[in-house]
Amino acid sequence: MAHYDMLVIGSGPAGQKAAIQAAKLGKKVGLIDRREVVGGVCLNTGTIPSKSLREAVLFLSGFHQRGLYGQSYRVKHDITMEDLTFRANYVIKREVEVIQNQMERNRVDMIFGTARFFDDHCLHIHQAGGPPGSPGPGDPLEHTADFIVIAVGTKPARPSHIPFDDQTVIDTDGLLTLKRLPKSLTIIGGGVIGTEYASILAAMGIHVVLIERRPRLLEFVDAEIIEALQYHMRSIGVWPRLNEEVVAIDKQDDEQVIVRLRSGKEIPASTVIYSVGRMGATDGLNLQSVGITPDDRGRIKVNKYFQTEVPHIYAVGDIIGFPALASTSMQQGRLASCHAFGLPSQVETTLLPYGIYSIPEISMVGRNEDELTQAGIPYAVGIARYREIARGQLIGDETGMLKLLFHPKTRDLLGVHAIGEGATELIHIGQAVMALKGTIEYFVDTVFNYPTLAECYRVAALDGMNRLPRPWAPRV
Ligand SMILES: Cc1cc2nc3c(=O)[nH]c(=O)nc-3n(C[C@H](O)[C@H](O)[C@H](O)COP(=O)(O)OP(=O)(O)OC[C@H]3O[C@@H](n4cnc5c(N)ncnc54)[C@H](O)[C@@H]3O)c2cc1C
Ligand SMILES: NC(=O)c1ccc[n+]([C@@H]2O[C@H](COP(=O)([O-])OP(=O)(O)OC[C@H]3O[C@@H](n4cnc5c(N)ncnc54)[C@H](O)[C@@H]3O)[C@@H](O)[C@H]2O)c1
Repeated sequence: MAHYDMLVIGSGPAGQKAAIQAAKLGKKVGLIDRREVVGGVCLNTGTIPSKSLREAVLFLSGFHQRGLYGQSYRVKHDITMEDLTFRANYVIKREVEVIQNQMERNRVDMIFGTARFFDDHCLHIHQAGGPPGSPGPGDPLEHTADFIVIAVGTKPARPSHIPFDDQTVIDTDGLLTLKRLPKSLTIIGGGVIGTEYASILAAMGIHVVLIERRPRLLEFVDAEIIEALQYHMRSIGVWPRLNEEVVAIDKQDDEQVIVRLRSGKEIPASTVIYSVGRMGATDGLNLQSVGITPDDRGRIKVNKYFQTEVPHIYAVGDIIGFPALASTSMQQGRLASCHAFGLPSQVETTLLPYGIYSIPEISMVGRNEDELTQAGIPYAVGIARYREIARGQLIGDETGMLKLLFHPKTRDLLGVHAIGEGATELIHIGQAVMALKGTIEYFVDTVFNYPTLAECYRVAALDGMNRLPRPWAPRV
């Protein structure tokens, strides 16, 4: 048994950053994870594997070069699952080394096992299957701490009426463990994960049907960007089925599953991915013993300092719900530790960038047209298309677009929305200008490297200014 200043449950992005921040303040920290490898969903089954898969598909399928060299251009024909997972495994291995090294350097104790509250300062850690020499089941480690951080993340929702068999009907974690690539695919749930995987697999030439019960994909994204995304996804072989409700999933044999929709459609595929959201991994934590009650999706409520109902117990990352991103989880972990140990800190929460790694990728910061209209804020629009930018031609992306929304009178930048290669990087320029309360005149007056995609900002700002109606048009 040991006593710590802080014990952190979960070594995903939220837990890692909470642990490191506390250690940097000279505190004794233990970081617990039930997997025998650090990194959480982010590194092992979610962000990094899905983004590695995307990079592998784009490279091996020669996707971005097809505009120049013809639609049949491929770097490799007959791409296999091993080709795709090779890259993911390589990146994961390197990232695990980086994280483990960071923990060692900062003297964070890594403790492998499943944590469970004994009381509000004490955790039992069950190490069944843990490292050699560890106690067996029923013989847990017992550690205490002044502060405890819950960063246990989420797992895919697996309702009992869905006939999962981890071969033909799988959840989103199951994709990377498939032995063979699906011949055809039905994805149920057009959220972020469903949309990303649909476009990535279609870019490989797999026929994909994407079923979403809402009238459009990703309702929080700017309508014009989503229209463009849906158009491009269709063109690479994704068939969106929107406004549809699944009534049954019938396994025919090991080769075919039929998804039946309320509208009468019957959709056959070799594989079905069920992708309708995630549940907080709070079961088994014995939270009721300390007076914390998760909601019906297993999520924990916190205040603005990430404190739960028990002030010395914090919760961070996906377990507290929206926005449930690796990027925001890291910040929350760091901020929780700062608060616990009295280090002043603050974060700009209204300007979160969002990056969705569909093909093409999309990204945004600030408000979209619908939100500005609902808020009664007047706005003007400026657009730059990649095909008018030399860098767009060089990289063979003629469909990309950057859209600026700005106040016609003050010229304040209100939102940036992008679709196309590099969109998730490009967005940070707009984010910085917004955070520093800049106007779009900054883009007009600034020299950008040539040829770069950043030039889109200048072109879009000029486009917006030129189209301003009087009395807002620039004076000559
Ligand atoms: C397919 C997919 C793609 C994604 N892509 C992106 C993206 O591109 N960009 C982005 O920003 N975000 C992305 N996300 C979201 C991102 O992965 C999560 O926001 C992030 O992983 C959350 O971090 P976390 O630290 O809260 O939890 P997690 O990463 O979920 O880690 C939680 C850890 O807690 C451990 N744990 C759970 N219970 C216990 C217990 N009782 N005892 C001990 N350990 C426990 C688990 O083993 C796990 O290691 C993606 C998610 C998925 C699923
Ligand atoms: N690039 C990124 O930042 C990224 C990538 C992947 C995942 N994530 C994170 O992971 C989280 C989980 O993503 P997700 O896609 O699993 O969940 P989600 O909640 O974003 O999407 C679920 C989707 O399924 C739909 N749906 C629900 N029930 C349905 C049904 N019966 N039939 C058809 N459609 C149905 C919903 O309308 C919704 O659009 C997200 O909140 C996101 O923050 C982020």
